[in-house]
Amino acid sequence: MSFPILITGAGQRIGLALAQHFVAEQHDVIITYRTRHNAVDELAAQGVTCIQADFSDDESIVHFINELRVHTPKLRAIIHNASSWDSESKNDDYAALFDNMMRIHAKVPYLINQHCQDMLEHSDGYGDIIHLTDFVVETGSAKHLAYAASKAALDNLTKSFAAKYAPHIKVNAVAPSLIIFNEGDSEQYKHKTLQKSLMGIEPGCREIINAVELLLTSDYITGRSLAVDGGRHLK
Ligand SMILES: NC(=O)C1=CN([C@@H]2O[C@H](COP(=O)(O)OP(=O)(O)OC[C@H]3O[C@@H](n4cnc5c(N)ncnc54)[C@H](OP(=O)(O)O)[C@@H]3O)[C@@H](O)[C@H]2O)C=CC1
Ligand SMILES: Nc1nc2c(c(=O)[nH]1)N=C([C@H](O)[C@@H](O)CO)CN2
Repeated sequence: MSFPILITGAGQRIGLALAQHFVAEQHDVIITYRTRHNAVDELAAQGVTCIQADFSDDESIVHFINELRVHTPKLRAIIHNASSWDSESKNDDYAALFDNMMRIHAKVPYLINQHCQDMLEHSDGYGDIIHLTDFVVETGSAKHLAYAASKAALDNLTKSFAAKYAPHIKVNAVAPSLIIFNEGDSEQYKHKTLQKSLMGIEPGCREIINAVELLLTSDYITGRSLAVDGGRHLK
């Protein structure tokens, strides 16, 4: 018997692609979504358990954890994907920005991981926790300072939880650079961004799916971050 895979923030883009992949692989899937995009209705129609969760305060995180347990006693994996790519140029309430970045990227994974260890421990093989971080964990970001700091916190939690939860639960990170552009990105921005990596492409969600599958199928990788960044570190 295989237990469900939980993916946070899977109403769109990478999280949605991950959910669709595991559904296609005949896996049980539980997602959180904030906005009920049409894609969430489609996932629900395919049997995915879709839990609405806006992680905007501590209470909502605890409420989600309690609701999760109503749906399943055990989990195969937790993929912490939910994220807000906010920046100081878009939000000059720096205190709120910092708190929001730290909450969605570090506090939500921390609390869910802390409260769900027993769900990931079972006789059906390893449990896995996968954190979606970012290339900027290595470099910082002059344009997304609070975002980068919060992703660095998540990267550090990867190491801590790997040590705390071994050997029954593996904990790893996937650190992407450009995977998919956003609607509305200008041609100028796209050109500039594509120049930042050696490969110079917008690779698409399949790269993250492949990285996640590698980590799920490994019996040995833990406490590590898998860079999926087109060689950006060498530009
Ligand atoms: N796309 C890329 O090229 C890159 C992505 N990454 C990382 O990969 C992961 C997936 O990226 P991507 O698909 O672009 O992510 P998105 O920016 O599309 O965000 C994913 C989801 O997170 C949800 N979310 C945001 N804030 C909250 C909140 N407070 N509570 C609950 N849910 C929330 C959004 O909900 P809603 O639909 O309501 O907005 C959204 O559906 C992220 O962790 C991202 O940082 C890293 C580097 C590059
Ligand atoms: N939550 C999000 N995080 C990030 C996104 C995004 O769209 N949503 N996009 C990026 C960029 O692609 C960046 O890696 C390249 O400019 C980073 N994080």
